Amino acid sequence: MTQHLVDPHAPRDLRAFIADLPKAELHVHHVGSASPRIVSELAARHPDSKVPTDPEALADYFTFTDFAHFIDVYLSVVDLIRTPEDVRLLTYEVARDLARQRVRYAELTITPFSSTRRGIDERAFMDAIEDARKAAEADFGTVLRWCFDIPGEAGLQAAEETARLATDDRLRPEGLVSFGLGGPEVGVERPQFKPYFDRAIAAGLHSVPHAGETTGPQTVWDALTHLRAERIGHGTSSAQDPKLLAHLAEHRIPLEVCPTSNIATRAVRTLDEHPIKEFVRAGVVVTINSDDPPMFGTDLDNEYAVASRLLDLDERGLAELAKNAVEASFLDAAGKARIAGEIDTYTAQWLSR
Ligand SMILES: O=C(O)c1cccc(C(=O)CC[C@H]2O[C@@H](n3cnc4c(=O)[nH]cnc43)[C@H](O)[C@@H]2O)c1
Ligand SMILES: [Zn+2]
Repeated sequence: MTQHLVDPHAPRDLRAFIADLPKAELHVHHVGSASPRIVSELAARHPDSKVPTDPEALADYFTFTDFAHFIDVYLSVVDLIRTPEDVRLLTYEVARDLARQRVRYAELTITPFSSTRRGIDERAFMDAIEDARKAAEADFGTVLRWCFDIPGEAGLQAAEETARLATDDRLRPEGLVSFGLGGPEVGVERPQFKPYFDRAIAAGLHSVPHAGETTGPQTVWDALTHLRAERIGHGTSSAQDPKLLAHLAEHRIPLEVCPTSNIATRAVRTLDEHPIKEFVRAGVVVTINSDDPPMFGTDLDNEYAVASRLLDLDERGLAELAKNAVEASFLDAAGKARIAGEIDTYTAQWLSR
């Protein structure tokens, strides 16, 4: 049974500070953010699915023995997203959940290949996410942008399809800012995807592949050298290579750290063993993210509480973490200044109480 991985050690008043702290999230997956309510509702529409409809049973279903098991469960939820209406509902409700946590800006990772290969029309898919993005900004004030990622295990056919959807001006959505690579890393060498990342970068997109989540530091090096990564998804194994840590710090290449995700997928054994402290000690820019929050029994607020404990942060330290994410984002300069200003104003008011 996946208990909500609330970190009981974080002081209660810091949790209150975190709850209303304006935040940006850079590493959070579209389908992976489907709330238990949404998943249950979609599962009820599709009785053929093995995904439970009962929230209690769903919590057990979201308990993973290893990363491969996580991907199997993840794909069973992907199978529930069958129509453009499902896509729009999911996207708008994910935005609602982000807004509830004072997430003012999020770069949501979407895997369009997984939906188009399951029969959703590509134009209808793009219209659905864009409709939801504009409605969410109007209704919740939360700004969404998209990262399109290649499910690497699906191979070069998936890479070609994802690069086409991301670079064809007749299809690419207005909110698209970056291009990624997700799924299992073992046996999915990063260099083979260079041509697709080159096309995406030439089309003005930023490179943000997962790397070093379930494989060693060489995968991170490959993401940097072959895929020209501007940020690294997870990068957990970077802590095994002091030269890599020094490179990340010197070139200010941020890591999208997802602490609870790494525990839930068994990539890291315990939170106290998570290398986030090593990253900070080496001067690497760290951003805090939830990855697939309902699946991992967490949310972004809880990830900030975990970070406050592991890094021994007070309100000012947490505000700096939040500003790291704003600065590492691909939002325009005016948007960055606005959210950074909100963080500073909120923190000053909190400390002056
Ligand atoms: O869609 C398919 O048909 C398909 C076929 C083979 C393999 C895949 C995938 O591997 C999809 C993986 C899916 O998982 C997403 N994701 C969510 N969280 C994470 C994470 O922490 N690490 C890596 N991948 C993650 C990813 O965005 C892919 O969409 C699909
Ligand atoms: Zn991820």
